[in-house]
Amino acid sequence: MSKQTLSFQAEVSQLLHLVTHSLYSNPDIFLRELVSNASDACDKLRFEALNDAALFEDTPNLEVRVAFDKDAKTLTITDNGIGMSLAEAVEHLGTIAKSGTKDFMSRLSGDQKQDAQLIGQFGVGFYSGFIVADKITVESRRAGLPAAEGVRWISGGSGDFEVENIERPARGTSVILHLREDKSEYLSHWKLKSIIGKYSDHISLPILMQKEEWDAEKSEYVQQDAWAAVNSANALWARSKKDISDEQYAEFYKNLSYDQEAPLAWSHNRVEGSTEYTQLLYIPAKAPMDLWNRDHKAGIKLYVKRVFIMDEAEALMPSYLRWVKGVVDSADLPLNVSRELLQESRDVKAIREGNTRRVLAMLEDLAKKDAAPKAAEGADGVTDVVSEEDKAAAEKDVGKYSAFYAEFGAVLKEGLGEDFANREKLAKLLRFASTQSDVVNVGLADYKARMKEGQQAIYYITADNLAAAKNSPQLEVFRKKGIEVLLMTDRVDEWALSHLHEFDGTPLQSVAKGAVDLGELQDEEEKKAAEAAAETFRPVLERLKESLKDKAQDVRVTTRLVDSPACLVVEDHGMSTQLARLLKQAGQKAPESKPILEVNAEHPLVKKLDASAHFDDLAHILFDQALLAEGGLPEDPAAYVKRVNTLLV
Ligand SMILES: Nc1ncnc2c1ncn2[C@@H]1O[C@H](COP(=O)(O)OP(=O)(O)OP(=O)(O)O)[C@@H](O)[C@H]1O
Repeated sequence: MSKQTLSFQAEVSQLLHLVTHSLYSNPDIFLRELVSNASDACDKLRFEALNDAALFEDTPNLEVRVAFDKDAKTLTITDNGIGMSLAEAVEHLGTIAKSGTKDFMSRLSGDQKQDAQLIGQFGVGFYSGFIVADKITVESRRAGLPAAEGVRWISGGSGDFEVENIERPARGTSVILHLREDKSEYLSHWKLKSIIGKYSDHISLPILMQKEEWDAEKSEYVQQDAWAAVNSANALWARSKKDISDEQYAEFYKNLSYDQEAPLAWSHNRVEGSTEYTQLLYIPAKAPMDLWNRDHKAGIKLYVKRVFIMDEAEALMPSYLRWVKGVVDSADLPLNVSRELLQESRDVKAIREGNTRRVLAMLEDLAKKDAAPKAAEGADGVTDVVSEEDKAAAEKDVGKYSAFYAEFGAVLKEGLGEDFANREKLAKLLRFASTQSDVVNVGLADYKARMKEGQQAIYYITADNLAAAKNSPQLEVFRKKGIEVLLMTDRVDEWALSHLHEFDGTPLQSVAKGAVDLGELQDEEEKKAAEAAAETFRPVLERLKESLKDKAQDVRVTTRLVDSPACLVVEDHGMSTQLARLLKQAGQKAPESKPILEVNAEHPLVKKLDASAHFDDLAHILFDQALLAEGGLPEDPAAYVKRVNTLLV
């Protein structure tokens, strides 16, 4: 086919514009991206060759070569991997196939630092070459195609690119960067070698560069014909823990995740037993932007005996841990394992359980170290001597769990409904705000330890936000009696809690459901007074029920209120009004159930009811105000306003 000029997809042009306007504060990463693409291409070839060994042609040894030419000012990254056909070059280098690109673009704020981080997370991949090059030539031939079906792709990184067929005997791809004037620093063996050492050391293929030797006559280093590997070509996870530094672990994570921030924690283990595998799992510090996207892919790469099998192996991690990044290398799975097969394999099930256990153990450990350690003081007033090292080790992890929870807490809660076997462990990892803490740091165990004598339930309330939860009238009696109530403001809380009925033998009880029964916390006198009030109040209750029969399922006297005249509650197993509201907002059907109106017989407004000439108006106002107080809206706001105004004038 003769030469063709084609336009980039609009998103690519936009991305290129960002890249060339040097959003990257660290230009070196272009090499990491291109070497990683080269290595991916070799992995793909190895994978396809499992079914068709002929694809290896006569060069089964996969490798990446990095070469530079000082005179031509070019830097070339060559691999003998899968290569691209002309159509593939047009598609892969002219469009961005990844879903969510548009969404991603719309999130760029114009703030360089913030955008650089987002872009880093997204991964500009191939296009990062334009950070250092003003023109890129790609020459490639797909494995299995004849030499005459090679392709050359050329672009200056703006608007369009050219493609044509070329004769190319060698399988694989060469990416030739024509370096910008001010980027000639990359024409240096030492520089390139050090970047590869930093970012690409773990790549499991040899990355080769031409050797250099000192030429005394010319008094400069001269390139030799011989090539030598400049990386250790050793899969990091396959090395022994003691040979890997924290920096190397962190660097590997960045390669894996495109996250520029260091991970919060990691765990690296060789698991032996009936299923043998190596796991290297990372907990990121920041949630990815597509965490809530249902299609968010799992972050686990699967290898079988160091041969890359697949990205995003979702069968290896339950969905509520989809944000964990890492590598699993199995010794037992067949190399040609497919996604379908993965779902059914017993080994995979064992690996998934092992991964889950490991992640939960990491979280438990972080949770334990979250608060700053206090020096233990014995009964005799003697304080333990803590070594500086121990102190530093303990302090290193302070606050990490809170940081983790702020990012991933809500998604972790999905596990309550998803992972029955680990429900107890998950329950221990939950954190909430409470009437004693505005900060989300109260665990169920902390709560239990602080329970009042005679208290028989863990009390909680769900609301749209912290202010609404804190000011809810339902809390009044609990406040008065000094009973802590957990304040839950995540959208998933209501659903998650429906899967957790008790913690460590103590039931969880919503303060907005059912009648309050504080059990032993209420003294006999209070109970008697309440019963008496209910008795004398009965005729008024009947009138209220009649007035509100379209709105309330029942009207009853309550002891849960102190300062407010009324509140709404639902039956013990009913859906809370808050959840019903959320469902309606989301356009879903919520069961039409009427709430129960509870009134405070001690409140002046309620006392006034019986003798009032405006009984009916007051009844409706009581109901609507109770709805307002919990963040809802009266069904007919105009009627509410009119009623209030009638009373005001
Ligand atoms: N050296 C190469 N050999 C074969 N195909 C390549 C090579 N480099 C890039 N490609 C193709 O071009 C596509 C786009 O590459 P790019 O680096 O932009 O994104 P990616 O690798 O898919 O994603 P990311 O870099 O974010 O992982 C790749 O998916 C691959 O199909």
